[in-house]
Amino acid sequence: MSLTRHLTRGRDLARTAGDHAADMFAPLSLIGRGLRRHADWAKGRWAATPKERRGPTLFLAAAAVLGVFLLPHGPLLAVVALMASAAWVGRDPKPAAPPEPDVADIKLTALYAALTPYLAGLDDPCPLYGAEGGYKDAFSSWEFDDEGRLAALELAYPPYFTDTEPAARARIEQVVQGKAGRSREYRFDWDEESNRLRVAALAALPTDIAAQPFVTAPGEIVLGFTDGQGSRRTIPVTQAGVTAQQPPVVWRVGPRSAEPHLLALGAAGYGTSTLLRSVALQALPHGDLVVIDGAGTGEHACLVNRPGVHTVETSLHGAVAAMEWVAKETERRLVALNAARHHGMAAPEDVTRPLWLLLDHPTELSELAQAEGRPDPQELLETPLRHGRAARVTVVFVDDLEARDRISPTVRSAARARVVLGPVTPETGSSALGVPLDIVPAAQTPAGRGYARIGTAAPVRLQVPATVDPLDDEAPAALRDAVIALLPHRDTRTEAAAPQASPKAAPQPTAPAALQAVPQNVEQLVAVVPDADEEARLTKESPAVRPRPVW
Ligand SMILES: Nc1ncnc2c1ncn2[C@@H]1O[C@H](COP(=O)(O)OP(=O)(O)OP(=O)(O)O)[C@@H](O)[C@H]1O
Repeated sequence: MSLTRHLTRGRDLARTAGDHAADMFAPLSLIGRGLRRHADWAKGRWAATPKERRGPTLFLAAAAVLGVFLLPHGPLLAVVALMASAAWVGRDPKPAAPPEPDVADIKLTALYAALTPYLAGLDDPCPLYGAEGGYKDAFSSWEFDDEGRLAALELAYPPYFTDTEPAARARIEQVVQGKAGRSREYRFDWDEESNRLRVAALAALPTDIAAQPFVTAPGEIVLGFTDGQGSRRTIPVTQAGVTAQQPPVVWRVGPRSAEPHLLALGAAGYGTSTLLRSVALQALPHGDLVVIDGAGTGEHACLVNRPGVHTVETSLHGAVAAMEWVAKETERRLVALNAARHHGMAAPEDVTRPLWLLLDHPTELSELAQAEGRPDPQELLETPLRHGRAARVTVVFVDDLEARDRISPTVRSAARARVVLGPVTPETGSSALGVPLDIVPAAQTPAGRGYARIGTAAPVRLQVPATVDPLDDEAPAALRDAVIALLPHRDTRTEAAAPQASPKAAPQPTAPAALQAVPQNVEQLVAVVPDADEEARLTKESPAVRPRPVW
């Protein structure tokens, strides 16, 4: 007999013996399983019985056992009954618990199903997306965060999908955001060459950075803060009482800047005036301001009579006069600069000192002018916008998103630093920034949240520092005090405004004695200013910010 046959026979014998043993011990294992289930049941009942009822229950059980013991043949009958019941209960092996559903599996399947109507091809013989397919056919990688939310996804789409059309892209982005959660922002990176889409959920930007002196070089304005991807540097900021490093969105102004003017649009109430105030506070230590408050809400009243602030205008008449002056001042500076260059001399200080024209909701003045049959004040911006870079004149134009069609083409073409605040749609985002936005905003947008695009760079996320109106009673006192601490005062000013640069008769604001002391908080601010100039009373109740008669 060969070795193989011996082995085969041995295996058959072992199998037969195993089968016999299983048959023999089957009743025992059946009863054992039943007894185990009885024990589990008893344990469960005991655990579920309230503590105060456990004593009586134990007593009753002991009495029953004693009763059975005392019965004739009682113990035998009890054992037989227990075995029979155990055999009955243990007759079926315990059904295996259904496996826990995989959350990732469910979510990705749902997303795949939702994308299928948009990405399936009817005539495609082997479609990436189809009723028969699964998400693993199209999704190459995915990541979920600790809370089980989709954090990153890479998917392939068919070559016939019109990925160059913004509307087609927007549909896909909407579906992905809908399935992955609308409470977060998502970046969509369309790789048109390889028909792949990478989706990344973006962490929320901090909203607790208040106005404060930022560590920047002269000529740099911090528009706000972004994420690590949006900025190549970080600056120290005080945030919630501690110093943290945050990546800023920096806008460089001045003669070497390729983006010398800013156009910021925003949904109503989302912080365009706040952004303007933040820019003003950063510009004031190094330059002079002319502020036009087109909406006339008095939101920039805190700047009235500050050193370096030529005027804060709220009326059409005053605004036109101020803008005319800025246009003439730009021309004067250009002539002086040319003369200095011609003679090989350094330019005088009064033509190199930065001058800022800050316009808040100027399209409202345009409408007013149109109603009165007067020329659009925006026409007066032509010279500062076209020649401002050389003349160190910077224009900041902030307005409502709804008013974007009333903004003149000159402003649109010259203001190459762009900001959009508030909830944006693909259409409004692209119209405000000049390029389609590859980020889909979250459903809820806090005030001051938006996107910035400096020149031809890609748009970045932006959170404007909380720079509240110090005269807004509803704003938190700490935020108002932070703004007051940044407002300049005559005694803290290091550089005096150049007398030649001031408009007609150079009427510098005459600060009252009360203003010589630096107000430390809101109460002091409100208390000191009205005495100085009854017309420029800084309260919300009488918001008319009367300009000083400088023209
Ligand atoms: N970055 C921010 N952080 C915190 N709060 C902000 C921020 N920006 C704006 N706010 C708050 O939102 C409200 C509206 O701000 P703001 O007046 O600047 O908006 P707006 O766009 O100019 O509004 P409107 O178009 O109505 O004039 C204010 O109460 C302001 O304090």
